[in-house]
Amino acid sequence: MITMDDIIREGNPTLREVAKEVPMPPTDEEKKLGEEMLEFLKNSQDPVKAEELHLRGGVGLAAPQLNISKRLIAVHVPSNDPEDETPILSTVMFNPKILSHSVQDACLGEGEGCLSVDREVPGYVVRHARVTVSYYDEAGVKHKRRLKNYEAIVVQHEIDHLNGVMFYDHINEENPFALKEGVLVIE
Ligand SMILES: O=CN(O)CCNC(=O)c1cccc(Cl)c1Cl
Ligand code: NI
Repeated sequence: MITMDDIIREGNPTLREVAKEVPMPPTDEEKKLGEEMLEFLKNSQDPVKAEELHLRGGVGLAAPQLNISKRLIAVHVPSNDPEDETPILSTVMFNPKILSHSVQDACLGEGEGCLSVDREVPGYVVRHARVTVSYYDEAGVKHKRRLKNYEAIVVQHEIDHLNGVMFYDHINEENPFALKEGVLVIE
């Protein structure tokens, strides 16, 4: 089972590498890794398990954060409605790729955090408001999906990890809360 001890932190060069494509279909080992990444996210969002396992909460995870430089991410974005058990997006993506994106940009009003970054980095992380992504599932089946709002932001954060990009690379150094005209702020 994945715990915080398995997650590498800033300074580890793997976080700045461009990860390698996963040949399709994924091997049993790669499929197991994807499942363990998704399980980690669910555990991290479960108050009892997170406490027990000392997990920081996460809605996404990328294989490079486990020092595995492969293009594999997991996302588990719960519904905004606490009554609704069905997550907005819960999946493992092999070789995810942004095929197209909106002209409009967006950012989370509360900024972003990262399990590989043991510090707060305040500021707006400006990303695409909407993206169309392709990816392969653990059976090697190709999917194409349009994403918007929070889930679009999370998937971009994860794909960034596959390209050696950290969320704070997007923050305006001069004025971390500067916003251009038309940028959607997601609360
Ligand atoms: O790469 C994944 N992590 O570092 C897991 C921890 N961060 C988050 O869950 C997180 C938090 C806020 C905004 C975004 Cl977009 C994300 Cl992704
Ligand atoms: Ni991260």
